[in-house]
Amino acid sequence: MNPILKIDDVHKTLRGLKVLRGATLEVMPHEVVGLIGGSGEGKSVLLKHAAGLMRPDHGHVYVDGDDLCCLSRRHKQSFYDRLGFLFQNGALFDSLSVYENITFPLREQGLGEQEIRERIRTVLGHVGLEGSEEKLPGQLSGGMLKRAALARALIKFPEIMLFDEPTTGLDPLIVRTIHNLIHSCQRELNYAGIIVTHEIPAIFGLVQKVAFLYEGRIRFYGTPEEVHQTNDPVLREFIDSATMTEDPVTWHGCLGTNNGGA
Ligand SMILES: Nc1ncnc2c1ncn2[C@@H]1O[C@H](COP(=O)(O)OP(=O)(O)OP(=O)(O)O)[C@@H](O)[C@H]1O
Repeated sequence: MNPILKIDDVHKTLRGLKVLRGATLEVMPHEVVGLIGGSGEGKSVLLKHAAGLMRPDHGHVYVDGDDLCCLSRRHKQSFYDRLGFLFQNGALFDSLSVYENITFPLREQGLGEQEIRERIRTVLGHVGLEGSEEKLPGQLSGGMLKRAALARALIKFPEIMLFDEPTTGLDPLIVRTIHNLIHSCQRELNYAGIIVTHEIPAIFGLVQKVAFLYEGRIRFYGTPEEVHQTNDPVLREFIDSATMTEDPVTWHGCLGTNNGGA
């Protein structure tokens, strides 16, 4: 099987800082990759390349084998129709209701009102926000805002989902709820994707693969089990410091919940 998304030897310098230095990562259809790494290592920058929001200085991003930077306008639009992006801050429009925010991407696609209504009912059901359609973002709690942003990212029934720290700033209970939602939506919609996160080890229960970004490259790529068993001292130290407060039961609980997701 060929990757749905391939980041190939991507280099990117921003304001003189070499952020990406040959990053390579493949995402297979229906597989979700957890992208981990230290703060400032370039995880969000890598995700923006995957979304076509940043162009590599060198290297390529391929979607179904097509180089993203060489797509015609029409093909780029059809790539965006297949893509859902959950931004770190949710990026909802303050003056638009939940309904208007979520349906925004569909209106750009020109779907009819009946289909829009059916889709919003499905997606609001997935994220548990039924009945909040008329509220403004300012009337929602942090967890509800994330759910609304997730609903907006899912409304096009994307084949590829990119999540940039979907649970940052939320309390542990809501983090678990959002993780469960991401997991159940993935099982339902079967998308492939990348989740940038600091939630270790919780992320290992959500993803099929883990990629560790270090010094501008993917230093490790493997299953959550392989992370657990790694002998790489740098990854080991990173994981150990991130899980210092977690007991081994939690670790094994996380590995146990990862059942393929696809
Ligand atoms: N648009 C930009 N212009 C200039 N520098 C940028 C830009 N975006 C990111 N950077 C820089 O690139 C580096 C990597 O940033 P990035 O946000 O990708 O890190 P990260 O791994 O996602 O970090 P964190 O986990 O803390 O969110 C940082 O030094 C950041 O300041």
